[in-house]
Amino acid sequence: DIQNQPSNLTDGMHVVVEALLRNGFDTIYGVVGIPVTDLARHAQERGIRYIGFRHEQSAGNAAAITGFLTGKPGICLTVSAPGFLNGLTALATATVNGFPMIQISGSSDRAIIDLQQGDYEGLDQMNVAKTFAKASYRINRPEDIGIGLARAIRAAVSGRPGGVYLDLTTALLGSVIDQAEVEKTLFTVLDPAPKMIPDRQAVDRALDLLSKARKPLVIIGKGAAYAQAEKSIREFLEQTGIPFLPMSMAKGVMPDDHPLSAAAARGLVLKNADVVMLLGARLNWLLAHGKGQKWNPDARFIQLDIEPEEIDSNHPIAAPVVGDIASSMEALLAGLTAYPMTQQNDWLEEIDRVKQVNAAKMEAKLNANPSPMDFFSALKAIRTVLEKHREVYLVNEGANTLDDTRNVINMYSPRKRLDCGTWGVMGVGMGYAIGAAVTSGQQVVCIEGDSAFGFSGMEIETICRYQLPVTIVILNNGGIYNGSHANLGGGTDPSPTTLDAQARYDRLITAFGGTPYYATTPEELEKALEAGIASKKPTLIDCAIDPKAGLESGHIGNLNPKVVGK
Ligand SMILES: Cc1ncc(Cn2c(C)c(CCOP(=O)(O)OP(=O)(O)O)sc2=O)c(N)n1
Ligand SMILES: Nc1ncnc2c1ncn2[C@@H]1O[C@H](COP(=O)(O)OP(=O)(O)O)[C@@H](O)[C@H]1O
Ligand SMILES: [Mg+2]
Repeated sequence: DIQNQPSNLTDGMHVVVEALLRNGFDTIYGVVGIPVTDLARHAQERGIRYIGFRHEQSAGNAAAITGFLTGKPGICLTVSAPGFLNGLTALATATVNGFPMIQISGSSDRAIIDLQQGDYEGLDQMNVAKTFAKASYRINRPEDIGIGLARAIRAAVSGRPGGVYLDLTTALLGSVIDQAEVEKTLFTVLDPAPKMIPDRQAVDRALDLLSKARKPLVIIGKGAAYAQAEKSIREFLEQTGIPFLPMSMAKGVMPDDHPLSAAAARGLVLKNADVVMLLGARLNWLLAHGKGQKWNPDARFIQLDIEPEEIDSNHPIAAPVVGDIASSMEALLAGLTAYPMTQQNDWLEEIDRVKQVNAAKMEAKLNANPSPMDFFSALKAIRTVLEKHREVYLVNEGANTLDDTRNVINMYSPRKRLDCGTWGVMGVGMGYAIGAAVTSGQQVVCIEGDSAFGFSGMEIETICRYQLPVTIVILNNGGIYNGSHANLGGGTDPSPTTLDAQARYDRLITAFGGTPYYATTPEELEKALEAGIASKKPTLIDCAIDPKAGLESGHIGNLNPKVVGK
């Protein structure tokens, strides 16, 4: 029960810590200050690990990725107004990605805020957060803390997971309450993410449609990765022999070298599949909304999703299966015998042929070995190392760095590839690396574009302060997309056009006691990456990439505005 109180009284801060402990929270990521510093101290006193960041956005990203990895919401703690706002980008990104997290921020005096009388760091945070979070609550009375946290936990993890904002006013944190009284209000939330069993008829309809397909395809999304349903997904695919396409953060739910992987024949399977089963994947921009020349216009869709409103969002769904992926996969497996598949073997042979051709093209790129290095010669060296360390977490962001790494580096187990997600957000890298390292204690390797790294780069001080097992590889081509703006037609931009004019990010980490490497050849890169992983210590490798390497916006330059009629 609540300790260290002189009398039978306690205060709001201690009650919040007790409520967190009752619900099994063992870590808080944050940046403290007025009015939450003592809240963090009390948490530490009671054995909760507090990880202090340099910017709230990275603390929020660490909380979000903790939610994705564990299924329990990560906790981010910030001060009011500016600290709250800095965390909001991570809260919004978590909500779009479907990662459960709770941002707890101190807030100012309601009386002054509501009359807009100008409080210290005054902002109506609960209402501001509503636009960006899955749910937003404020707790005003100490006796409501138990229920308030319960509501935040349930909102974060039930249904489609997301980011929740929990507003704790300064008055609440300083409020005094009788210990015995408040004990009665604290409890452990029961089954906050209950199974959502799909309707039997929906399952039969899906199996019937899939069994009649000549060229079926299963697309595995990060919702399936989050659901931790990899065992039943593998069983289903191997029993039916249906090819699959993993979305970026679902790589590893099935090993990328599995014979049923159609990733290297993505264009062929999207264009020709006649029945497509979406497993926790939205038909959003990442899949061209299920329309247009990328798709077979006659394709019919099966969709497994926990969010009923996702069905028909972009394309009519012929067989919706609303429920949690784990329960839905179990139901599909149980019903399979009644629906033998009629898929033709020539479909798999057709896919294999295209996979061979595309794999050969990729190997040619990887073996070109230009000097200075380009993305592919660097990624070949990285692949050589990571093939020997398949258990590491791989954090990845950038444009060319993101798109090329996704296609070159195979993943062999689920929830190990952590990247820019649905919004394509730059700046998630260091927060994700810290969240993954703190949550798992495992080695993390970050493959970062040099511009992407810059968004959260100051957190290498955090990584060094906590001596986390994180090795950062920066594919440094001297700027955004490709360093030399001469390629972009820019005349006067001072972007470096030669390697020795490029920034040397490796030198940054020496300021904080980390290990630096500068690699100008694949051999140097391979050795540095091996050493970084072996050290299990903070390491930063600046990998010098030709400033002329890369395409603007990587593989999605086509999303830029099209000027018509000019
Ligand atoms: C928060 C934020 N700001 C800006 C962008 C725009 N952007 C930016 C700024 C990128 C950086 C690309 O440069 P890089 O050095 O990280 O990668 P490559 O040079 O390897 O392409 S990728 C991209 O979409 C973004 N996606 N997210
Ligand atoms: N446990 C779960 N069971 C079923 N669906 C889930 C579960 N968790 C998340 N989802 C759904 O998974 C989908 C994930 O889609 P998305 O983030 O677009 O994945 P990707 O970008 O990998 O295609 C969301 O529509 C979400 O509602
Ligand atoms: Mg770059």
